[in-house]
Amino acid sequence: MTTLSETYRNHPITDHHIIPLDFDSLDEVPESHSWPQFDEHLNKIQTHDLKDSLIPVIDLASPNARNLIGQACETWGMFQVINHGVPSELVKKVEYESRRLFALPTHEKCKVLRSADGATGYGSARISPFFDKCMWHEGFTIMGSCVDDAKVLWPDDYQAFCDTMDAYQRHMKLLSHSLLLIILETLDVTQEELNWALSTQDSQGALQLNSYPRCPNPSLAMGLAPHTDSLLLTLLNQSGLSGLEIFVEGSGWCRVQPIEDAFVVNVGDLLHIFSNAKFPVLSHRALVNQSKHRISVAYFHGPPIVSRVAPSSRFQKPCFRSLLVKEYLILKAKHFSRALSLIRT
Ligand SMILES: O=C(O)CCC(=O)C(=O)O
Ligand SMILES: [Fe+2]
Repeated sequence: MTTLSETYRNHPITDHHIIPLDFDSLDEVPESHSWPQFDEHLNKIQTHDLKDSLIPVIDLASPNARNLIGQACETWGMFQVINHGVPSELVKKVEYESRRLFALPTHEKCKVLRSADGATGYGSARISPFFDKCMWHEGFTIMGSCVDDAKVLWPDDYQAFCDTMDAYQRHMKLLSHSLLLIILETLDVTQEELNWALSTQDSQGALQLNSYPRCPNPSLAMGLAPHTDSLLLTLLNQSGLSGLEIFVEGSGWCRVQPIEDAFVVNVGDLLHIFSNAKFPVLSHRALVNQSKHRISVAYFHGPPIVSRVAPSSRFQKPCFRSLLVKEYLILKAKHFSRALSLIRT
């Protein structure tokens, strides 16, 4: 087992958790997608006096970027980055191609349905089995080449989709590397540890296209339920429409407003472990919209799956035990939000 796909292959989820609804055909939110309004726990939808979050916006070209990134990781585990060098035409093309995919009729999209033990293709969120209610969401996951699926969807017109997604993954990988390097330098880690986190060979990346169709009653629906991302770092493009919210202790759910040409960068579980919890990992969710179909594009970046993850050796009192990256992903696939507490020392 050496890849993310293989890890998921060994942890199948049931078929009924994979097939999204034909959302456009609905004029009300069905019971299956109607979330409790006053749940005591994190799943509550109602956001009275929703605040905008104060997570910092960092200009990567500014001389102070490094300090600001280090501070943002410690304070929030999240920041937005501008002037990152990814061409905005490419980002727009990714949104255009994603919309082209999700606009296909359901029976077409289901031709590339992710299998129960698969990692890539069309389907509901992987976290679906952990919730009683279904999400107002459909997704498409890409790891490397997406040519097989794209040929099924558009036998005579798949090239633009593939070229766009390939180019975007290359840019995301480079940007993730530069950001990780900056972040790890602020932690003062050893060269060996830097090599681990930055190894381009066998590093894992996954591109997740998220679609949140228009919803007749957004106050009942959940786009993507609260979760933390599992790998080291996530780079998210909100395509200009708000929906992303973070859970801030003492404040509750706060919206992360989209900023033109910015990526939201957040610490994932593996970086939280490596930083010995110095960098928090934020629970986040996505809500939906009554009049607009929202697209978001997440790139998840991780180290080689067969490598070990543990708190950096610079921490004298590690608060997590060491384990293989793939072992952690298996724990997460089985226990979801309890995975981190299961490896606490
Ligand atoms: O759509 C969003 O804003 C959030 C997406 C997300 O959290 C994810 O794909 O892991
Ligand atoms: Fe996420």
